[in-house]
Amino acid sequence: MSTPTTANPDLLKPYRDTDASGASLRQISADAFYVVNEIVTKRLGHIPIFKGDFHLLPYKVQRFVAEKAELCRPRGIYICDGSEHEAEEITHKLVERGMLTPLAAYENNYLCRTDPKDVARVESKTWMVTPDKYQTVTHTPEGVEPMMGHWMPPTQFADELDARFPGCMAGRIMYVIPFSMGPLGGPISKIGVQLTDSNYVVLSMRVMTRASHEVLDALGNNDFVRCIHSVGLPRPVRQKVINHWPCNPERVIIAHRPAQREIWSFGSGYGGNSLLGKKCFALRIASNIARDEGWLAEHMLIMGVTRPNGKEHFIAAAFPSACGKTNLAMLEPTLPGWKVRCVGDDIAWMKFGEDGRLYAINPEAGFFGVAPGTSDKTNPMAVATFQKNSIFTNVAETSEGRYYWEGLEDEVKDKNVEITDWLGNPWKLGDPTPAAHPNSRFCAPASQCPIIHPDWESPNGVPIEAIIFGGRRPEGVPLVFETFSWKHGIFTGGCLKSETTAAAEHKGKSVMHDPMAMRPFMGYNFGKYLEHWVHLQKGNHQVPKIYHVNWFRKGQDGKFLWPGYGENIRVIDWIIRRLDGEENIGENTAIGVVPTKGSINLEGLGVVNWDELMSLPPDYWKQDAIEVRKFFEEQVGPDLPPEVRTELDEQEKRIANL
Ligand SMILES: Nc1nc2c(ncn2[C@@H]2O[C@H](COP(=O)(O)OP(=O)(O)OP(=O)(O)O)[C@@H](O)[C@H]2O)c(=O)[nH]1
Ligand SMILES: O=C([O-])CC(=O)C(=O)O
Ligand SMILES: [Mn+2]
Repeated sequence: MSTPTTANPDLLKPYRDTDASGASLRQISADAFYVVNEIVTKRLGHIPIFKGDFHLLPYKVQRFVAEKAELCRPRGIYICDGSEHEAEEITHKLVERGMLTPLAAYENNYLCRTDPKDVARVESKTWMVTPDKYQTVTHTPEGVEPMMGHWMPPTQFADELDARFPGCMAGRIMYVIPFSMGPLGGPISKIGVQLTDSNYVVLSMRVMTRASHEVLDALGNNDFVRCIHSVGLPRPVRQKVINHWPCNPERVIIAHRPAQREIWSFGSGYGGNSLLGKKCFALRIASNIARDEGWLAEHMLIMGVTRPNGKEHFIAAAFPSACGKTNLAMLEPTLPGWKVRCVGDDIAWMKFGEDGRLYAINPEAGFFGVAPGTSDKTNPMAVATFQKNSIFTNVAETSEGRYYWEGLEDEVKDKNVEITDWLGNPWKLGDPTPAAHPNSRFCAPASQCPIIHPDWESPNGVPIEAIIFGGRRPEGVPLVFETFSWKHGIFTGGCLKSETTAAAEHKGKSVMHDPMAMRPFMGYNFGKYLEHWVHLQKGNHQVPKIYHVNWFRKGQDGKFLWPGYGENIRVIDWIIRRLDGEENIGENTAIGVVPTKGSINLEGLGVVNWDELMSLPPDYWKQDAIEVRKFFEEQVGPDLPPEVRTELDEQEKRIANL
């Protein structure tokens, strides 16, 4: 693709923080309004405003929009107000064009098929841009690629943007989406403005964030996180657009400038790449803010669990992508008398309160969940949530206007129903290819979840008593264990590994390190990140207890040893009894406190092979210890905080004695 030329060469520097005169583009005082007005008018030139009153935007937003419009050259600007009417208008247009298909069996549900080349996050093209490399990555030995964080120098970043953004919205509309992550005005909440030329993104951001006009009133003249997104296919389009889904897979770049609180995303319309409030802002940028301000931005669900005695406990849990967060967050307990309520299913922002407890908010307003495997049997609460006002991406569709994906086989009443797969081809039950893409997703408003917690929008959050780490570990790792201390818990989170899934572009199934379930979302040097966690244990802080779970251990027959889903309440029960100080239900092992035989309630479960599920095979763990040592030495090296190194040394000694 050639770079479109514009009259003013100064504009080919989209990343700059000062204008040609050297004046800062970020600091605008109210009395400088007339300057802004002049700049803005000049910059916008003849680009019309299709919707909204540009001059009612806060000055900094005006300047941001005008700047980026001048750079991207859209055919018009559309300022979103978040209203129902607006959503209807956009939806209607997309249905007319064929980009969205109404799923007639439900109320206001739509199917969207992407270009099959744009179906997941692209980790290899996601970057952090910092002046110093080691702000982003750890010091690894010569020849060892850092695994956490992906660094791009500012000079290269400038060239990459120059080669993509000028004129990239030609012939398209630039939507301006003001949004709040977290309840608007809340003490931990943060505001962003996303510019995008994708209307799918507009509709999805409405669901996933609090996108409304009030955000701008709350923002005033304060700073905000700047999000710039383009599908990267200016008109006229020279290549074929597949499924009405413009994208530019060869040229994808998702780049973050943490110091400037800025995100640039080009070439992909897919969830984690394009809904910039989610992974880019709420994890990569927010973890930087959190570090500066002394809190945590983590890839965690938040759940409230009420025991039969009426007492409620809040738990946060970090599992890598497609490893069970949404399912655990909405768990339907199989044990009588238990109640689970969902606060969040993917991201937690957590801050210690004055009372010393760790309070968590869910910065999002919707669920962007994995569709395959979601059914009335596995996750009835998610199913109830997406019966209306939801967008389904890359799922299959029945001739009755219903969604379909792997895992719904038993719920299809008419076995001869006609199905169209995610690629748009006819498909029959029993066909060898998957009907839905393995990373197909539902996007649904959290407020529709029947078990959404009444405090899910509490601006101050809910107090967390336990943090759980987990991943897909087919071998060796017991169903659950408790770590010995905050520091041992951090070390255990740092050792997290999981089998790769379809949530990103990795091919095949290999067990990869995914420390704290944050490998793809790490916003700064992983050693410093661990240090930040370690240092949170201070003063009156009541640090949560830390656990590790594994729903995915397999037996010799290759089948899961644990039934999972609603039965996971049995593990939560054990965890909560431990929180309550029950000692005789746990026994110390090399890696932590494992349930004593029979201490997990298995009543009514049928056959469960306890020994196979809970054992610590010495050979496995000795091998693992060597591998973990290598990981910390190579991947964290001199950045490893001494406290975590001590845990590594001690665990290694314990394992040697197995
Ligand atoms: N065997 C088994 N599978 C599970 C369990 N919980 C979830 N899964 C499956 O794992 C896949 C992903 O589950 P999710 O709950 O959507 O995972 P997630 O961590 O929220 O994923 P992201 O949205 O990518 O962050 C789905 O296909 C689920 O059916 C469980 O307890 N046991
Ligand atoms: O970011 C996405 O595309 C979806 C998601 O939640 C994840 O992968 O963890
Ligand atoms: Mn996720």
